[in-house]
Amino acid sequence: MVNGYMSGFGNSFETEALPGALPIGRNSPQKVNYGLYAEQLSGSPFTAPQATNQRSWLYRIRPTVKHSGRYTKVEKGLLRTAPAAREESELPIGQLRWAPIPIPNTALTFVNGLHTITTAGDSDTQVGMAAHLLLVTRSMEREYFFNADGEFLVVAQQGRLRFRTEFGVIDIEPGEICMIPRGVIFKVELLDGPARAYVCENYGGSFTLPDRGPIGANCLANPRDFLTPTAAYEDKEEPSTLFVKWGGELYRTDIGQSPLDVVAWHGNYAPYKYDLRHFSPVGAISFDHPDPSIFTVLTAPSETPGTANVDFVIFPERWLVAENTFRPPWYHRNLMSEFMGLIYGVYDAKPEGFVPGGMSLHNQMLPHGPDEKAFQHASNEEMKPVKLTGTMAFMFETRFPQRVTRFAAEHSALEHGYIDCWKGLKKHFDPTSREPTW
Ligand SMILES: O=C(O)Cc1cc(O)ccc1O
Ligand SMILES: [Fe+2]
Repeated sequence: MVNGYMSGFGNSFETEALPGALPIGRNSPQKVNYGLYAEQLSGSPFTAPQATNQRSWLYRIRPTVKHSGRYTKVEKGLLRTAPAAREESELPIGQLRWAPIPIPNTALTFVNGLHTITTAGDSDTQVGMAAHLLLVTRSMEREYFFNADGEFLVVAQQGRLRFRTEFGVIDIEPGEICMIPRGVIFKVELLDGPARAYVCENYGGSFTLPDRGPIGANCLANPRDFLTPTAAYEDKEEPSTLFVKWGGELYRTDIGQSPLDVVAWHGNYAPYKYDLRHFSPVGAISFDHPDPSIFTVLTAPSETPGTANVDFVIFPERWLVAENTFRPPWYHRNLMSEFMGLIYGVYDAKPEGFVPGGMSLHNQMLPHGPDEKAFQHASNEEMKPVKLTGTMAFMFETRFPQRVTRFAAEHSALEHGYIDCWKGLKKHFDPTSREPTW
């Protein structure tokens, strides 16, 4: 246990905030200690195979049915759910990039601060994802939220966030991520001023660790570095609001107390955090640039082996040592669609223009690669070891095309000149000279 967290990925955990609150050897005794209610939260079908079966038992002050009255539909603001964005904008296809969207002065919580940039697939059929930009200027007070449409992978970019959840408390800072499973009730508080984060909403099966194959039992994201909170509960009787994202709509229900009233829990369906700086990258130590899948932190598989519903991939600090190699990403076209963000530092394929807090979208089969400056540099640099320091970029990569919302398509941060970053790439072909002379 580390400061209120338990270490391990996908473990069966158990934790209690009061001694003896957890029933021993059974889930549902006739009466639970301390007068608690027993409740199961299922993140997979009851009948899912053992390896993907996810559920937890929660011992709480009230059953969740008491944290719910009648639901009223409310304005969903800029929140969109697949396939909704499909019809939303007339933006032609193209390689897209957005400058960092400034955090406004208006009151934005985790709920109305979700600005959907892309949606992919169809949430009703539990396939695909959405990429949201989260801008937060206000802590949630007597406000709670859960999402029935998918899990939230939150990638902090600016400012620290505190997630108070049914399962306990998670704090993250830029460089860290937090995963809130589908259905888990939580609220988000600011720890030091306004915050910006990228959010992947995964409509499919839960994110899990990728198989390492021949890499073996270690490196990449190691299971012990994932942290799940220990039980912490609120016993607060005060008028409160619970927001629910369900079927692409937003609802509210008024309740008379905090729903974060879980005194003890056990199981393998729970939120977690992970520090991306603990990722141990494996890469080329001789020549050639490997596929970015070697940097997969988490993958949400689909029914087709190797074809992820969504992969979460990072580009962390690392040494580049490959000999006689064009070291940045190669020029490429991809079946999968690539949404990227920069948490901090410089991304080697786009030394200028792609800045922390910005976003880019290289959709299904649309060509992309290093900009002209990066190409020039990488084609002529001395092949000595170079360390990429102080950098952390990431990619949400999905098998589905990503549809751009009207908000993102019409925002002034969209860089209409983005494709000019490849304008200066010259023709070097010379059939009479085998050795490049440029
Ligand atoms: O397009 C990108 O910048 C992301 C990316 C990085 C890389 O090293 C290889 C392929 C790829 O799509
Ligand atoms: Fe790419």
